[in-house]
This record gives sequence, structure tokens and C-alpha cells, in this order.
Amino acid sequence: MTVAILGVGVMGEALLAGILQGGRPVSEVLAAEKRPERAAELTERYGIEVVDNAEAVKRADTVLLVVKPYDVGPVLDEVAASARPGQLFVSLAAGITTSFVEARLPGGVAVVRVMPNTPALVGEGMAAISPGSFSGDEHLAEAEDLLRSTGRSVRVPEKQQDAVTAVSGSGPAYVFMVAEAMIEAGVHLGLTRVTATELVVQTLTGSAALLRETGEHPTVLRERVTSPGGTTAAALRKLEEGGLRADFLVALEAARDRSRALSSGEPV
Ligand SMILES: NC(=O)C1=CN([C@@H]2O[C@H](COP(=O)(O)OP(=O)(O)OC[C@H]3O[C@@H](n4cnc5c(N)ncnc54)[C@H](O)[C@@H]3O)[C@@H](O)[C@H]2O)C=CC1
Ligand SMILES: O=C(O)[C@@H]1CCC=N1
Repeated sequence: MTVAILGVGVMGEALLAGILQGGRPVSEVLAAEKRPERAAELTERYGIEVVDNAEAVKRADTVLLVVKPYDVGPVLDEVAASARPGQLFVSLAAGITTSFVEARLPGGVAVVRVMPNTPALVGEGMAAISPGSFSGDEHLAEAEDLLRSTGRSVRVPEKQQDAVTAVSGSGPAYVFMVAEAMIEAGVHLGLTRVTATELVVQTLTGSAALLRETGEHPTVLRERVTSPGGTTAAALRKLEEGGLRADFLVALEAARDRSRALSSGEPV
């Protein structure tokens, strides 16, 4: 069973690393990558064979589409003649619908849509997967199998993928922005940048572990930190006054809307 990854940038590499870590031999994985220097880097790092898009599709049973959303149409046009019924195409491009992909491929090609996120690089990814019109349980299972060593996955109806993109696809960026802001605030309070970074990174990591391991609702965990009349209450009051919760609502609606716009081919 050969898997081809078309477009091996940030997300493509996370998948490639995960697939290899999951035990699939490198001889069963092909890459197609437009930038020659990137292709050379991938071969050096993973020993992977890099071929052109059409050859990758010709030789693969399963094809992962990991180019930017606006490159998906041109790449599909380039490979359509090499695709055949029985193949599975898994698209990871934000906003691109399964019907967009299906319309550009021969009938009988199964399409599955996935929204991953970058913690996949360290095996802590969150992916949501949806079937297209011609894909069944075996295709979803195949996609789940490929994603297994990159983290967790859930199945969602495709109409929820724009919301998923706003929550978990883009989500790591919100967390990293919080990390940046807390580090800078620590520096303002007189901590060295090194100390502030250590404090913030471990606080975020520890808080995430606490959420996961206790299974407690975040409200309960937040209340446990917030002593009556104490320091946390003083800080949270400022965040509430700044409109943090409303900001998240507005921000995630903007991400959801941008995902919808990408699906109608709106340019960058
Ligand atoms: N980076 C992220 O956090 C996430 C990205 N995605 C999706 O993953 C896809 C890829 O995103 P990134 O990896 O961040 O972008 P990227 O720009 O790092 O990677 C895209 C790769 O595709 C290559 N490429 C471009 N045109 C090509 C062509 N015609 N043939 C072969 N290779 C080609 C580029 O050289 C590049 O290496 C996007 O559709 C994005 O929506 C989804 C969820 C999260
Ligand atoms: O920003 C983007 O469009 C992609 C999709 C989700 C995360 N990164």
C-alpha cells in the first residue's frame, strides 16, 4: 500500500513524520514537492523518494493533498488523468470541500476531508475527518490509520469543518499568542525573558495536562486557582473588562467565515 503526500511543507512534514513513526516503511511513502531545495531536504532527512505530482498519484493507493487551498485546484487538474477508481484522496486543505475535489477527479475515487493542526508534529495533533460522497467507513478508517501517530482524531459531518478549522485548526496560534503575551507581561514585571518563558511554557503545558488528566471542566479548574479576593481574581477581572470571551467569539467567527470564503475560491 503506497501513500503519496502532495505538498510537503509544515503540515505535510508533520504527516510524513507521523506516518513513518507509525511504522510504515519509507519505501511505501512518496512525496511530491514543488520547491527543489525542500525536496532535497526531505530526502536527506527521511530518505523519502520525491517525484512529480502525476507520478506520485499514478503509484499511490492513497493520496494526501497538503498544498495551500488555492493550489488544490491546479494540482488536481495536473493529476486527474493519473487518478483511478478505487483510490483514496485525503484533503487537508482548509475550506476545500470534498465536492470540490470529487468534481476534479474521475468517478469512483473516494475523498475524505481532514482538518489537522500543527501539534501533529509532536504526536499531539487534533484532527477532524469527514467523508465525501463516495467514501465509506473503510476510507474513514484508512484516514484515521494514517493520522494515528500524529495524535487524536474525531469524525464530524462536513458542514462542521469550518467551525473545526476555527477551533482546533487555527487554535494553536491563539495559544501561542497567549504565550507570547504572558511572556512579554512577565518581562514588563521585571523577570528575565528566559525565566518568563520557562514559567509560561510549563504553566501552559501543566494546565493542558491538568485539563486532560482530570477531565474536569475548565470552569472548575479556574475556580480552584481563584482565591476569594486574591491575585487571580484581580487579573481575571481585567481580562473580563477587556472583553476576552467576546473577543474569542468574534475571532472564531472570523476564522469560520474565512474558511467558508476559501471554499468558494476567494483569493488571498
Ligand atoms: N499549517 C497549519 O497549521 C495547518 C494547515 N492546514 C492546511 O494544510 C495545507 C498546507 O499548509 P502548510 O503546510 O501550512 O503550507 P506550506 O506552505 O508550509 O506547505 C505547502 C507545500 O506545498 C508545496 N507546493 C505548492 N504547490 C505545489 C505543487 N503544485 N505541487 C507540489 N507541491 C506544491 C509548497 O512548496 C509547500 O512546501 C493548507 O491547505 C492548509 O490549509 C490545515 C490545518 C492546519
Ligand atoms: O491559517 C490557515 O488557513 C490554516 C488552516 C488552519 C490553520 N492554518
